[in-house]
Amino acid sequence: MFEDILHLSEGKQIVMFLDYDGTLSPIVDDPDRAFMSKKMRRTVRKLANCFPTAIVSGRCREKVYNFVKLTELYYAGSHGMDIKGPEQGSKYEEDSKSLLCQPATEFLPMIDEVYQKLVQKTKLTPGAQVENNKFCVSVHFRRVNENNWSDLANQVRSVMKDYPKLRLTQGRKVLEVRPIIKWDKGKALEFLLESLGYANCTDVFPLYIGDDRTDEDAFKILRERKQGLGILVSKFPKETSASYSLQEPDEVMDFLQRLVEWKQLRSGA
Ligand SMILES: O=P(O)(O)OC[C@H]1O[C@H](O[C@H]2O[C@H](CO)[C@@H](O)[C@H](O)[C@H]2O)[C@H](O)[C@@H](O)[C@@H]1O
Repeated sequence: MFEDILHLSEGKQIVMFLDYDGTLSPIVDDPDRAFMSKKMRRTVRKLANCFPTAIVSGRCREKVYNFVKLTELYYAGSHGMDIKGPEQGSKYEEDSKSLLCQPATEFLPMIDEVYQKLVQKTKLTPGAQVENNKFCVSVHFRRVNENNWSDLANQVRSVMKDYPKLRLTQGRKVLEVRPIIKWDKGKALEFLLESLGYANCTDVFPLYIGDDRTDEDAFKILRERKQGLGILVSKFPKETSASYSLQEPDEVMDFLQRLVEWKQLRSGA
Protein backbone atom coordinates (compact mmCIF):
# COMPACT_ATOMS: atom_id res chain seq x y z
CA MET A 1 0.00 0.00 0.00
CA PHE A 2 2.68 2.51 0.99
CA GLU A 3 4.71 1.96 -2.19
CA ASP A 4 1.53 2.16 -4.31
CA ILE A 5 0.68 5.52 -2.79
CA LEU A 6 4.20 6.85 -3.36
CA HIS A 7 4.01 5.70 -6.94
CA LEU A 8 0.59 7.29 -7.54
CA SER A 9 1.64 10.57 -5.94
CA GLU A 10 4.92 10.80 -7.89
CA GLY A 11 5.57 14.40 -8.94
CA LYS A 12 2.50 15.69 -7.12
CA GLN A 13 2.01 17.78 -4.00
CA ILE A 14 0.57 15.60 -1.23
CA VAL A 15 -2.03 17.36 0.92
CA MET A 16 -3.04 15.52 4.10
CA PHE A 17 -6.56 15.38 5.57
CA LEU A 18 -6.98 13.57 8.89
CA ASP A 19 -10.11 12.75 10.82
CA TYR A 20 -9.67 12.87 14.60
CA ASP A 21 -11.71 10.33 16.61
CA GLY A 22 -10.83 6.75 15.71
CA THR A 23 -8.09 7.97 13.36
CA LEU A 24 -5.64 9.98 15.47
CA SER A 25 -7.07 8.94 18.82
CA PRO A 26 -8.48 5.56 19.85
CA ILE A 27 -12.23 5.29 20.40
CA VAL A 28 -12.96 5.51 24.13
CA ASP A 29 -16.18 5.43 26.17
CA ASP A 30 -15.96 9.02 27.36
CA PRO A 31 -15.81 11.49 24.42
CA ASP A 32 -14.22 14.10 26.69
CA ARG A 33 -11.24 11.81 27.24
CA ALA A 34 -10.37 10.95 23.63
CA PHE A 35 -6.77 12.08 23.97
CA MET A 36 -4.18 11.54 21.28
CA SER A 37 -0.79 10.19 22.36
CA LYS A 38 2.26 12.46 22.57
CA LYS A 39 3.89 10.29 19.93
CA MET A 40 0.96 10.81 17.57
CA ARG A 41 1.12 14.57 18.18
CA ARG A 42 4.86 14.61 17.37
CA THR A 43 4.20 12.64 14.20
CA VAL A 44 1.40 14.96 13.06
CA ARG A 45 3.62 17.98 13.77
CA LYS A 46 6.38 16.53 11.58
CA LEU A 47 3.81 15.68 8.93
CA ALA A 48 2.59 19.29 8.85
CA ASN A 49 6.18 20.39 8.29
CA CYS A 50 6.31 18.21 5.20
CA PHE A 51 2.84 18.66 3.72
CA PRO A 52 -0.14 20.99 4.14
CA THR A 53 -2.21 19.16 6.76
CA ALA A 54 -5.80 19.54 7.92
CA ILE A 55 -7.82 17.91 10.69
CA VAL A 56 -11.42 17.33 9.62
CA SER A 57 -13.68 16.38 12.51
CA GLY A 58 -17.29 16.08 13.63
CA ARG A 59 -16.33 17.83 16.83
CA CYS A 60 -16.43 21.60 17.18
CA ARG A 61 -13.22 23.20 16.03
CA GLU A 62 -12.20 24.52 19.46
CA LYS A 63 -12.61 21.10 21.05
CA VAL A 64 -10.61 19.24 18.45
CA TYR A 65 -7.90 21.94 18.66
CA ASN A 66 -7.74 21.41 22.43
CA PHE A 67 -7.00 17.74 21.83
CA VAL A 68 -4.51 18.20 18.99
CA LYS A 69 -2.85 21.44 20.22
CA LEU A 70 -0.87 22.08 17.02
CA THR A 71 -1.01 25.63 15.68
CA GLU A 72 0.46 24.73 12.31
CA LEU A 73 -2.58 22.82 11.05
CA TYR A 74 -5.81 23.65 9.27
CA TYR A 75 -8.86 22.71 11.33
CA ALA A 76 -12.28 21.88 9.92
CA GLY A 77 -14.65 21.28 12.84
CA SER A 78 -18.39 20.46 12.98
CA HIS A 79 -18.10 18.06 10.01
CA GLY A 80 -16.35 20.75 7.99
CA MET A 81 -18.81 23.56 8.79
CA ASP A 82 -16.16 25.56 10.66
CA ILE A 83 -12.81 25.95 8.90
CA LYS A 84 -9.76 27.89 9.98
CA GLY A 85 -6.17 28.03 8.81
CA PRO A 86 -2.97 27.77 10.87
CA GLU A 87 -2.21 30.47 13.40
CA GLN A 88 1.53 30.19 13.00
CA GLY A 89 4.38 28.07 11.85
CA SER A 90 2.98 26.79 8.57
CA LYS A 91 4.93 27.11 5.37
CA TYR A 92 1.56 27.30 3.62
CA GLU A 93 0.39 30.19 5.73
CA GLU A 94 -0.16 32.87 3.08
CA ASP A 95 -3.58 34.42 3.59
CA SER A 96 -4.55 31.58 5.86
CA LYS A 97 -5.06 33.90 8.85
CA SER A 98 -8.20 35.05 7.09
CA LEU A 99 -9.21 31.56 6.06
CA LEU A 100 -12.49 31.00 7.78
CA CYS A 101 -15.47 29.25 6.35
CA GLN A 102 -18.69 28.89 8.33
CA PRO A 103 -21.46 28.00 5.90
CA ALA A 104 -24.01 27.22 8.63
CA THR A 105 -23.85 30.37 10.80
CA GLU A 106 -27.59 31.02 10.46
CA PHE A 107 -28.23 27.67 12.19
CA LEU A 108 -26.38 28.56 15.40
CA PRO A 109 -29.49 29.61 17.42
CA MET A 110 -31.39 26.55 16.20
CA ILE A 111 -28.54 24.20 17.10
CA ASP A 112 -28.30 25.73 20.58
CA GLU A 113 -32.04 25.30 21.07
CA VAL A 114 -32.00 21.68 19.89
CA TYR A 115 -29.01 20.95 22.11
CA GLN A 116 -30.93 22.18 25.18
CA LYS A 117 -34.00 20.16 24.21
CA LEU A 118 -31.96 17.01 23.61
CA VAL A 119 -30.26 17.36 26.99
CA GLN A 120 -33.69 17.63 28.64
CA LYS A 121 -35.24 14.82 26.63
CA THR A 122 -32.46 12.31 27.19
CA LYS A 123 -31.57 13.12 30.80
CA LEU A 124 -33.37 10.09 32.21
CA THR A 125 -31.57 7.64 29.92
CA PRO A 126 -28.55 6.36 31.86
CA GLY A 127 -25.31 6.74 29.89
CA ALA A 128 -26.72 9.07 27.21
CA GLN A 129 -24.53 12.09 26.58
CA VAL A 130 -25.32 15.10 24.42
CA GLU A 131 -22.36 16.99 23.01
CA ASN A 132 -22.65 20.51 21.60
CA ASN A 133 -20.39 20.68 18.56
CA LYS A 134 -21.35 24.28 17.71
CA PHE A 135 -22.85 23.74 14.24
CA CYS A 136 -24.07 20.23 15.03
CA VAL A 137 -24.98 18.10 18.03
CA SER A 138 -23.94 14.56 18.93
CA VAL A 139 -26.04 12.23 21.05
CA HIS A 140 -23.77 9.46 22.32
CA PHE A 141 -25.12 6.01 23.17
CA ARG A 142 -21.86 4.07 23.66
CA ARG A 143 -22.54 3.94 27.41
CA VAL A 144 -26.28 3.31 27.09
CA ASN A 145 -27.58 -0.21 27.68
CA GLU A 146 -28.32 -1.77 24.28
CA ASN A 147 -31.95 -2.40 25.34
CA ASN A 148 -32.45 1.36 25.54
CA TRP A 149 -30.91 2.31 22.19
CA SER A 150 -34.17 2.43 20.26
CA ASP A 151 -35.91 4.44 23.02
CA LEU A 152 -33.08 6.94 22.91
CA ALA A 153 -33.30 7.16 19.12
CA ASN A 154 -37.05 7.81 19.46
CA GLN A 155 -36.41 10.57 22.00
CA VAL A 156 -34.03 12.21 19.54
CA ARG A 157 -36.49 11.83 16.65
CA SER A 158 -39.29 13.34 18.73
CA VAL A 159 -37.20 16.48 19.22
CA MET A 160 -36.11 16.54 15.58
CA LYS A 161 -39.65 16.44 14.20
CA ASP A 162 -40.02 20.17 14.94
CA TYR A 163 -36.86 20.97 13.01
CA PRO A 164 -37.22 20.11 9.31
CA LYS A 165 -34.09 22.10 8.55
CA LEU A 166 -31.97 19.67 10.56
CA ARG A 167 -31.08 16.10 9.65
CA LEU A 168 -30.05 13.05 11.62
CA THR A 169 -27.19 10.73 10.71
CA GLN A 170 -25.45 7.95 12.62
CA GLY A 171 -21.78 7.52 13.38
CA ARG A 172 -19.95 5.18 15.74
CA LYS A 173 -22.46 4.76 18.59
CA VAL A 174 -23.48 8.37 18.09
CA LEU A 175 -26.47 10.13 16.52
CA GLU A 176 -25.47 13.31 14.78
CA VAL A 177 -27.83 16.24 14.26
CA ARG A 178 -26.80 18.78 11.65
CA PRO A 179 -28.20 21.37 9.24
CA ILE A 180 -29.59 20.09 5.94
CA ILE A 181 -27.27 22.35 3.96
CA LYS A 182 -25.21 20.74 1.21
CA TRP A 183 -22.00 20.80 3.14
CA ASP A 184 -19.99 17.91 4.50
CA LYS A 185 -16.40 16.71 4.95
CA GLY A 186 -16.09 16.33 1.16
CA LYS A 187 -17.05 19.97 0.58
CA ALA A 188 -14.64 20.99 3.32
CA LEU A 189 -11.85 19.09 1.55
CA GLU A 190 -12.64 20.90 -1.71
CA PHE A 191 -12.78 24.26 0.06
CA LEU A 192 -9.37 23.65 1.63
CA LEU A 193 -7.78 22.51 -1.64
CA GLU A 194 -9.10 25.67 -3.29
CA SER A 195 -7.87 27.87 -0.45
CA LEU A 196 -4.43 26.30 -0.72
CA GLY A 197 -4.37 27.21 -4.42
CA TYR A 198 -4.91 23.69 -5.79
CA ALA A 199 -8.40 24.21 -7.24
CA ASN A 200 -7.64 23.31 -10.84
CA CYS A 201 -4.31 21.60 -10.38
CA THR A 202 -3.61 18.17 -11.72
CA ASP A 203 -0.38 17.91 -9.76
CA VAL A 204 -1.95 17.69 -6.31
CA PHE A 205 -2.51 14.45 -4.39
CA PRO A 206 -4.96 14.77 -1.48
CA LEU A 207 -4.77 11.89 1.00
CA TYR A 208 -7.73 11.59 3.38
CA ILE A 209 -7.65 9.21 6.36
CA GLY A 210 -10.81 8.57 8.38
CA ASP A 211 -12.82 5.90 10.15
CA ASP A 212 -16.45 6.98 10.15
CA ARG A 213 -19.44 7.29 7.83
CA THR A 214 -19.06 11.05 7.49
CA ASP A 215 -15.54 10.47 6.11
CA GLU A 216 -17.12 8.61 3.19
CA ASP A 217 -18.26 12.01 1.81
CA ALA A 218 -14.60 12.96 1.46
CA PHE A 219 -13.59 9.55 0.03
CA LYS A 220 -16.35 9.94 -2.58
CA ILE A 221 -15.22 13.42 -3.61
CA LEU A 222 -11.70 12.12 -4.17
CA ARG A 223 -13.04 9.33 -6.38
CA GLU A 224 -15.21 11.80 -8.32
CA ARG A 225 -12.30 14.16 -8.83
CA LYS A 226 -10.03 11.20 -9.68
CA GLN A 227 -7.53 12.83 -7.41
CA GLY A 228 -5.58 11.40 -4.49
CA LEU A 229 -7.25 8.70 -2.43
CA GLY A 230 -8.97 7.78 0.79
CA ILE A 231 -7.77 5.44 3.51
CA LEU A 232 -10.37 3.89 5.79
CA VAL A 233 -9.41 3.10 9.37
CA SER A 234 -11.23 -0.06 10.33
CA LYS A 235 -10.50 -3.45 11.83
CA PHE A 236 -13.29 -5.01 9.76
CA PRO A 237 -14.01 -5.00 6.03
CA LYS A 238 -16.69 -2.40 5.22
CA GLU A 239 -18.35 -0.99 2.15
CA THR A 240 -16.34 2.14 1.43
CA SER A 241 -15.23 4.57 -1.24
CA ALA A 242 -11.73 4.55 0.27
CA SER A 243 -8.99 2.81 -1.70
CA TYR A 244 -6.98 1.36 1.16
CA SER A 245 -7.41 0.63 4.82
CA LEU A 246 -5.47 0.72 8.06
CA GLN A 247 -6.69 -1.08 11.15
CA GLU A 248 -6.27 1.42 13.97
CA PRO A 249 -4.70 4.73 15.03
CA ASP A 250 -1.34 3.04 15.75
CA GLU A 251 -1.17 1.90 12.14
CA VAL A 252 -2.15 5.43 11.04
CA MET A 253 0.79 6.77 13.06
CA ASP A 254 3.23 4.32 11.45
CA PHE A 255 1.93 5.24 8.02
CA LEU A 256 2.31 8.99 8.70
CA GLN A 257 5.79 8.41 10.11
CA ARG A 258 6.83 6.55 6.94
CA LEU A 259 5.49 9.42 4.83
CA VAL A 260 7.52 11.91 6.86
CA GLU A 261 10.70 9.82 6.56
CA TRP A 262 10.20 9.43 2.81
CA LYS A 263 9.69 13.16 2.37
CA GLN A 264 12.70 14.06 4.52
CA LEU A 265 14.89 11.65 2.58
CA ARG A 266 13.73 13.16 -0.71
CA SER A 267 14.41 16.72 0.38
CA GLY A 268 17.76 15.71 1.82
CA ALA A 269 16.78 16.95 5.29
O1 LIG B 1 -15.46 13.14 12.61
P1 LIG B 1 -14.93 12.61 13.89
O2 LIG B 1 -13.77 13.41 14.42
O3 LIG B 1 -14.62 11.14 13.81
O4 LIG B 1 -16.14 12.82 14.90
C1 LIG B 1 -17.23 11.90 15.00
C2 LIG B 1 -17.67 11.87 16.44
O5 LIG B 1 -16.47 11.63 17.18
C3 LIG B 1 -16.59 11.63 18.60
O6 LIG B 1 -17.32 10.49 18.98
C4 LIG B 1 -16.66 9.26 18.71
O7 LIG B 1 -15.48 9.18 19.53
C5 LIG B 1 -15.76 9.12 20.97
C6 LIG B 1 -14.42 9.12 21.69
O8 LIG B 1 -13.61 8.05 21.29
C7 LIG B 1 -16.61 7.90 21.28
O9 LIG B 1 -16.92 7.86 22.67
C8 LIG B 1 -17.91 7.94 20.45
O10 LIG B 1 -18.66 6.76 20.66
C9 LIG B 1 -17.58 8.08 18.96
O11 LIG B 1 -18.77 8.25 18.18
C10 LIG B 1 -17.22 12.91 19.08
O12 LIG B 1 -17.38 12.88 20.47
C11 LIG B 1 -18.54 13.18 18.36
O13 LIG B 1 -19.03 14.44 18.75
C12 LIG B 1 -18.29 13.20 16.86
O14 LIG B 1 -19.53 13.39 16.20
